Amino acid sequence: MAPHSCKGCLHYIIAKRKKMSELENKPLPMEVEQNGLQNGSDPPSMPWFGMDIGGTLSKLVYFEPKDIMQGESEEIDILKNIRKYLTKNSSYGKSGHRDTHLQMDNVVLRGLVGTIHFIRFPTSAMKNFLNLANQKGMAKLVTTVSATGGGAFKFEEDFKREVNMKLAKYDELEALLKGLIFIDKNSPTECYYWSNPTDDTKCAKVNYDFSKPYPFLLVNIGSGVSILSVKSATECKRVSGTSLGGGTFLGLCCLLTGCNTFEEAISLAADGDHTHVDKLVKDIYGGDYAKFGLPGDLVASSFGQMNSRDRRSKVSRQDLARATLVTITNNIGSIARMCAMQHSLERVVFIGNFLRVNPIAMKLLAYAMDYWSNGSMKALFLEHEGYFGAVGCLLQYHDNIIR
Ligand SMILES: Nc1ncnc2c1ncn2[C@@H]1O[C@H](COP(=O)(O)OP(=O)(O)OP(=O)(O)O)[C@@H](O)[C@H]1O
Ligand SMILES: CC(C)(CO)[C@@H](O)C(=O)NCCC(=O)O
Repeated sequence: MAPHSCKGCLHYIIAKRKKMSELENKPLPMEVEQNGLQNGSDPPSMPWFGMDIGGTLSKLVYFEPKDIMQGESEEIDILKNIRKYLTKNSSYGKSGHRDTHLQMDNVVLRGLVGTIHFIRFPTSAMKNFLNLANQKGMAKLVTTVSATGGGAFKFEEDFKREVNMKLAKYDELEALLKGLIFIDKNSPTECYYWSNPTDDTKCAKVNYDFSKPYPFLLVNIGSGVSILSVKSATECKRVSGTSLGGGTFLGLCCLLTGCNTFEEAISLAADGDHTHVDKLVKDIYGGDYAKFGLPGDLVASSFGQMNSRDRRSKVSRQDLARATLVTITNNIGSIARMCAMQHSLERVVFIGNFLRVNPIAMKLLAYAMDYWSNGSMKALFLEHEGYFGAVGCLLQYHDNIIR
């Protein structure tokens, strides 16, 4: 790209920062080196997005630079319009939402200071998203979007046909780890655990220092579940997975209760009692199964009471939603614990949008990890639970592309 002298332009600002940095003999902030802008290479043109197109939800992160919109040109007008549209609204069309509570200010990306915004919409509404991208003029500015998730493959042709955008595709698990490391570094209260998870009067979120994270087990609970053993920032292996994930919870809940949204499913579950649905150890033993350390209140058989017509006639929608949530969560906890044991890992980090507005599942996981490992394993959680893949894409700049 030819050298630019326009003062509002991104290339001008970065060149100026580099010059100043040379003069002061100081390195640029770490993130500049780490995030894909090697010396001498051009940054991607604005606006900067990262996308994770999942089986249920699409996540879009948008970097809003602090000082870039000067001068007058069609390009700058469109950039301003996009910025205004994305940052002044917190909902878009019928189903797009911006998670304002997750917004990250004063982040340095490729030498620029700015804000990262977090937006999600159902993947089933991809057509509407593409229409909107056309309407807002994005297609005029953005030639290539960094994208991950299965949808980066599935919708590649639609992006090309509908909005003439190319997708630079990245592996979803690599993007996940890149995004996680970046966010944790830039957000001091990102990582936490639940203390006293079984006692509602004492239970609390407690900040956890995750500055020395390795090694750890990463459990990504999306539509399905991927489990990764992470040894370092660059050493990560998918060691297991299960198809019984967030999509299963939502699908079964809709079938069993007639609800239609995740939020509705979670709110029903909050008012339900799973013991009306499940068969407990004490329903079978009359108490604990002491010889093998199985307490009477432990679920012996998920949904095990539902073979009885009488019991079925007495359960509520709330009970069914709660039992579904407990079943799926305990199963994931159990698989995660076995993986952690097998790979000798003590810290288990749970992420993914299944944990969104879902303290019941987080507390269950916290309790299960602690109880079944006799206190040797810890369940950790991250505030930006479902957005790491999209952030990983925002950081990558056309290296490691999957073709
Ligand atoms: N508003 C929502 N709409 C639908 N599902 C939601 C919503 N909020 C949370 N969820 C839960 O999050 C899950 C999807 O999580 P996430 O976005 O992390 O995965 P994904 O990327 O869609 O799936 P995968 O990675 O398996 O392709 C859903 O299955 C559901 O359990
Ligand atoms: C297929 C993916 C990786 C898509 O994100 C995810 O939904 C998943 O890990 N599912 C579980 C597949 C399995 O290991 O049984």
